[in-house]
Amino acid sequence: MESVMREAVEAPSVAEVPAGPTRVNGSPTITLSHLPKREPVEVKFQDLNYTVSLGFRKGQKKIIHDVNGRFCPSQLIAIMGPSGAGKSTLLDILSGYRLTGVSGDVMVNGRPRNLDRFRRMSCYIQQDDRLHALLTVQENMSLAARLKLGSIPRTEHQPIIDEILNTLGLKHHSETRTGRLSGGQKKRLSIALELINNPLLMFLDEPTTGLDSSSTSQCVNLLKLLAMQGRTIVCTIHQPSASLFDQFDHVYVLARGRCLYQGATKQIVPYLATIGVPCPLFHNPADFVIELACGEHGEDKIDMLVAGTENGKSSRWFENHNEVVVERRKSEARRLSVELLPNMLEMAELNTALQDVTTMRQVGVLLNRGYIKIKRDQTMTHMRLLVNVIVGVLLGILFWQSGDEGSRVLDNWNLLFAILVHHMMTTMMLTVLTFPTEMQILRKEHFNRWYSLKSYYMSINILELPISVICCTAFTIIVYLMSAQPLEWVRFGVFLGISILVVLVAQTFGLLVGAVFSVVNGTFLAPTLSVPMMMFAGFGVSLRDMPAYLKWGTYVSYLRYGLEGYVGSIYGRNRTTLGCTSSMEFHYCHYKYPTKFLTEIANMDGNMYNVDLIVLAGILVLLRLVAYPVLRWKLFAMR
Ligand SMILES: Nc1ncnc2c1ncn2[C@@H]1O[C@H](COP(=O)(O)OP(=O)(O)OP(=O)(O)O)[C@@H](O)[C@H]1O
Repeated sequence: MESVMREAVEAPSVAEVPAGPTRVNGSPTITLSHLPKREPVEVKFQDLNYTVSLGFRKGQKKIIHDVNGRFCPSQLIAIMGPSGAGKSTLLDILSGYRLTGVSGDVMVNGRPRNLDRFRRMSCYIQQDDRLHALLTVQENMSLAARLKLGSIPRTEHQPIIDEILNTLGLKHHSETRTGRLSGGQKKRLSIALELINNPLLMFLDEPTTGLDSSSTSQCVNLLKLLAMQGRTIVCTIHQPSASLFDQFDHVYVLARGRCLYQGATKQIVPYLATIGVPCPLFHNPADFVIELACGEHGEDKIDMLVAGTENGKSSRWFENHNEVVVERRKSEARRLSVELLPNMLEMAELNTALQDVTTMRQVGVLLNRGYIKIKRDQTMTHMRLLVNVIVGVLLGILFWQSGDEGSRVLDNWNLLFAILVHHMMTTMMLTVLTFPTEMQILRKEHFNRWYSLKSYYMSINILELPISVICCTAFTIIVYLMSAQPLEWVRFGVFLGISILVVLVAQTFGLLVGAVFSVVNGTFLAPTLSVPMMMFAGFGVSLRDMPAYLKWGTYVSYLRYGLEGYVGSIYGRNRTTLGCTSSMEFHYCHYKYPTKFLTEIANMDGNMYNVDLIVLAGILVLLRLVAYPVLRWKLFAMR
């Protein structure tokens, strides 16, 4: 193992990697020879602070306290510390994911970090695997390649994908759906997806959490291999075993937002001895340093360690040998990258776009991906269609032939409201429940520059349309025919148009709620906010009887326009007298004249449906325009 590790330390950089196979700790791997060659990156940070606001008049809390550090290329770096020490926060700050409340300097290859350029050369893999469960590994990879490898023809993507999948041991699972992969395989797929555009710098938040010891060691071996190829790999890790700890080149130990140690893994034991807290014989140094960081050996020890490493400023415990090797690799890589390809850092400066492909291509790929998902999605597609058909049939049976019956006008009025509520609730709730999950994936992919928000937003707007229209049309045809509404194309067209617009407005409303709130809050808020909308629709309390000070509500509620449009399409357009066949012989059939119903019950003008269509379309456009900045704000608010 020693010899393998030495090989690892002296492995060639990204620019030098030969195309032949390499072995790391016995696991057969191949180098990622197809990937573009890039210059290694060193990250240095000075006096880094992070403060959060605890809320109105509750003051602030400092989480990261003036820490310093340096992460060199070709190294696998572990950020360690007890729970709550600030590991994930530090990773968020260094990766550029967290910006608000941060002060201090982050330098990249000796220059102040330019966030856009930095994002072009790095990636951040968060703890939870945010993957598209319905796509296979191969589909995930090829769609990611189409988004990320703008300069490489599509025909050349497969060798790159194969190479990465082979390296990560996922080739045999390429046809498996991501949702069915094991935890370790999902983690490796997350890494594989980001490797497609060969990031120079990889940040991983707890890549081994939830994995068994064998998967953990596979995962760390893989990261080691990627580091050997010249990348800078920084990951947080809880409490590694002694053998796993040895795999890391460099360790950064945090306790309560301060640095207790930073330097070579092998130097931690001598360091602890120098400070006066020697690691007991046969004790795992990783365990011991965590015990110290937790304060188990006394609070004073934490201060001693922070002072010993000058809160991360001291580079005394860096491995000199490593630095020589790294420097040699860096200069060699620089020389090769200038010869073979334009220097990636210079390219990053020239290229101002964050994404690698054009907006149109991004939209195309996202539509392709969305189409596959829609085809396979049991809830969003199959169940939705089924629910529409079943509810349509149920309502049809319940309100059988009520549409052309003068004695059942009030029943039909109830039916129109029931249809409206059905359209609103099914689409809105589905979006409220599913969009927060989608939002997690969006956040990851958008941060890692797969596509712009504009492309994403355009694609979801297009994708949602056919399925909404199909479900809505199926439902409308069933209910319309079973309840015997007037068989006139214009009336049916208006009825369907109103239904589709209500569905799309409700879906956009759900999108807004789903983007801003969690599933729990959204599930509570969306129906609760819909109640006033229903109140103001003019059902139950007629528009005429609405108090003057609440009249405004009737103009805001999209359901009012929906209901008015329905009533207009069914009873407006000078509809002739309705039949009263089922009323008993001597009963007076009051509402056989549609105008009576329009004036007495609905209090609506039966010829307003054109205005209703226009207003609903206007509300839809307005909400869609509002949803984009809201989504954008939400995407950046966390940072
Ligand atoms: N917005 C916030 N408001 C208040 N405290 C916060 C906020 N964000 C983070 N913290 C606190 O900052 C500290 C560091 O959190 P962080 O998630 O970075 O810890 P960690 O070392 O990654 O822990 P773990 O290993 O358990 O994931 C914690 O005590 C956490 O409660």
